[in-house]
Amino acid sequence: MNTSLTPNAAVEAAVSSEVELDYAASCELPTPWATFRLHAFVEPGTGKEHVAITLGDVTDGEPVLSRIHSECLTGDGLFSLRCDCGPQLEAALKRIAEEGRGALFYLRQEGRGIGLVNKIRAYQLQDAGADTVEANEALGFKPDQRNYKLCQPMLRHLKISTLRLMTNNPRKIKAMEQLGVKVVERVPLVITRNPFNERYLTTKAAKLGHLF
Ligand SMILES: Nc1nc2c(ncn2[C@@H]2O[C@H](COP(=O)(O)OP(=O)(O)OP(=O)(O)O)[C@@H](O)[C@H]2O)c(=O)[nH]1
Ligand SMILES: [Zn+2]
Repeated sequence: MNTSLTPNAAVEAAVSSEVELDYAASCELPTPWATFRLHAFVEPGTGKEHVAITLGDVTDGEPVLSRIHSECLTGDGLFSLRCDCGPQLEAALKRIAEEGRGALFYLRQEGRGIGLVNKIRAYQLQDAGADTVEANEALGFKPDQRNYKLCQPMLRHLKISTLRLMTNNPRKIKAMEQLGVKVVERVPLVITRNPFNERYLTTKAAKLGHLF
């Protein structure tokens, strides 16, 4: 996690053209729903670590039920109700387990690419009235700084070329298509609203184009 990320450095990271990732190791990942396979990758330049989680044979050329998930420590690990990340992560893994086959890419792009500390700064601004987009912009960041090119070396390593993608974000589908990865189906991943995520979800639909 890069806590010293400055706005300019983050913009440069987001537009960099080639992303290199070295495959490091794989192991079993037992969960309440299935025993998955966990694959570790490292960005050689920065040492940043990313993982993919697979189940079943994903190398047979058939479309793979997939989730491209962006790191959210608060939602994925700390039970935050401010966003839909934790329930989406769980729902995606459960769905892959039900089908017996699929892949989840867990990208370490915390806070839509601005890092954990900056996301907490953005939340502080949101506590004072800003929405999720306004808060990023007030800190000098774009509303979304993620770079999905990270998926390319992972997909190549896992021999996956066609996806059924679990997402509400049409920009993820576009990004995959730009990488030459076919998305044959969008599988919605809609999570229950609560008083804490209501405004967040509404802003995502209005300003970031998410489909709910
Ligand atoms: N900067 C910032 N990042 C946030 C905020 N809330 C959640 N995130 C991050 O947003 C990322 C998840 O993105 P979302 O916009 O919720 O969803 P998505 O990945 O675009 O779309 P889906 O595939 O439908 O989940 C994670 O990296 C979270 O840490 C926020 O208010 N500000
Ligand atoms: Zn989240």
